[in-house]
Formats: sequence, structure tokens, C-alpha cells
Amino acid sequence: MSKIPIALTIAGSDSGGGAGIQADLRTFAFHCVHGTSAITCVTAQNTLGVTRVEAISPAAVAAQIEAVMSDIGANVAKTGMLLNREIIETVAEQVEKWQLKQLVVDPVMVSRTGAQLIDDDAIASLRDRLIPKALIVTPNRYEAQLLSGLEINTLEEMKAAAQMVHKLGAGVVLVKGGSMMGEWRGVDVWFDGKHWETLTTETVDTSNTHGTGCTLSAAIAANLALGKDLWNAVEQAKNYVTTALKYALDIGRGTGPVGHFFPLRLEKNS
Ligand SMILES: Nc1ncnc2c1ncn2[C@@H]1O[C@H](COP(=O)(O)OP(=O)(O)OP(=O)(O)O)[C@@H](O)[C@H]1O
Ligand SMILES: Cc1ncc(COP(=O)(O)O)c(N)n1
Repeated sequence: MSKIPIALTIAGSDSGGGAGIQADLRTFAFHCVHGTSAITCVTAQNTLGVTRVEAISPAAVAAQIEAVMSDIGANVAKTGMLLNREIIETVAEQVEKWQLKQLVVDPVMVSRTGAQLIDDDAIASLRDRLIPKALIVTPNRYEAQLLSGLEINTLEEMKAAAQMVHKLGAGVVLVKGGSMMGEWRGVDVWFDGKHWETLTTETVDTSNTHGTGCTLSAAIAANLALGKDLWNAVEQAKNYVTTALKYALDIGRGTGPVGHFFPLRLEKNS
């Protein structure tokens, strides 16, 4: 098998190019990791919101993963928008089949613009079938609330939710603070079953935050593919997202995406 680091993203397409597969592949490329993909659904989406979602058939999702894994291989995978129960079950079967141990699960359920990105009856499958297979699961505030049943308004509540979600069986839970208030927006809580850690970066004052969660989980996967241990992978992914937020793109009339290739933009502009 090739020594080139390879990662697989299993996620939805965002026509606006800010989140989903588009953000994941850009993040992999930034890290010099070859990105492969299995598309689960197609969203018609822009900076204002999601206007249409169409699922890819579970058989076609399975075929994409089979095609990648049976030939190219990937030692790290991440999941994003999985949309429905059938797709989640298919992905869980494929993860088992190919023994994808380095699995980053971003349990995408609600977009920044408030759109629901998962069917109601799929949340239980995500909780019971996929999260237990994750090396790390990265819920945002609202996803952590749904998975833990707790309301989250404070750092202590982020910690309590991380502890509850950990009981679902993932190795590490990272509750992300991007939707919290004020300075908590740059704070994420890590819980590995024994220890809590708080990852804190400065709060970036921007409303262009579309795709932060996809970018963070893709950067964790990329760093794992590069051979970093999980803690270092998360720390460096968080720094990457923070800088990408500083170079967020002011496009469209709503929430613009983060700037994945910020150093290249800097060089071009100097
Ligand atoms: N304004 C900000 N300043 C600094 N860090 C931020 C800010 N907003 C989000 N983050 C960081 O971005 C990462 C993603 O967190 P967030 O809570 O935004 O995820 P999410 O809601 O899943 O993202 P997405 O917008 O893709 O759904 C976290 O590390 C979080 O701390
Ligand atoms: C295809 C796809 N995947 C993930 C998200 C979540 O990202 P955000 O919360 O930034 O809208 C999204 N909007 N679309």
C-alpha cells in the first residue's frame, strides 16, 4: 500500500462550497493528504441556507466506499452529513468491513443557519450504530444537547454533556463551543473517559463561520493520516480552524465560509 497519507470523507455535498465534502477535500489538500470521498447526499445550499436535499442510495454510498477501500485504501475516515437511517447503517457496516479504526465522527444534525440535516428517526442510529465505532466524536453545542439530553449554557454543562455522550462508546468526545456565547465560542471540551481538557483559542470576531465543524473534523482526520496522535491531531486542527476563521470569505448575503487556504491568499496578496 502507498505511503502517501490518504483519508476518506463520507459526507454530503454543499453546492455553496463552504461545508461538507467541499470543505473536507480542501482541508485534506491543505494538509497534503490525498482526499477520497463517498457522497451521501446532495444539498442545494448557499450562505443563506439549505433549499433542497436529495439522498444518494445506500447501495451507491456503499459502492463508493468499496471502490476506495478495495483499491486505494485509507487508514483514516471521517463522517459528516449522513442524512438518514439507511445510509448510517450502510456506513456502519462498511466501517466494520474495512476495519476503519481511525474514525472521526462529526454527528452533523443541525446547520449553523438552523436547517435540520438529519431525519428524526436517524438520530438513534447515529447514536447506537456509528458513534460507538468512533475514535473521536465532535458534536457542536446543539448536537451535544440532542445526544446527552442536557441543556448547555455553560462550560460546566459542556463538560457534563461530554461525559454523557462518552457513555455512547466513542473513544473521545469533543464538545465544540462555536455556538456558545462570547468568549466561549473558541472553547472546546475534550473528555476521554478519565480526563477533561479544555482547548481554548481566541474568539474570532466574524459572522462567516460556515463549515467550521466540517473543517475541524477533516483537519483531525488529516493530522491522524499524517501519523499524529489524537491529542496533537485535535490541537493542531483547532489552530487550523482558528486561522481559517481569521481569513473567512465574505461572500454571499449570509454566513460565508472559512478560508481554507489562508497562507496562499496571503502570498498572492503580498
Ligand atoms: N468565532 C469563533 N472563534 C474561534 N473559534 C471558533 C469560532 N466559531 C467556531 N469556532 C471553533 O470552530 C470549531 C467548530 O465548532 P462549531 O461549534 O462551530 O462546530 P459546528 O457547529 O459543528 O460547525 P458547522 O458550522 O460546520 O456546523 C471549534 O473548534 C470551535 O471552537
Ligand atoms: C453538506 C453539509 N454538511 C455539513 C453541514 C454543516 O455545516 P454548517 O453548520 O456550517 O452549515 C452543511 N451545512 N452541509
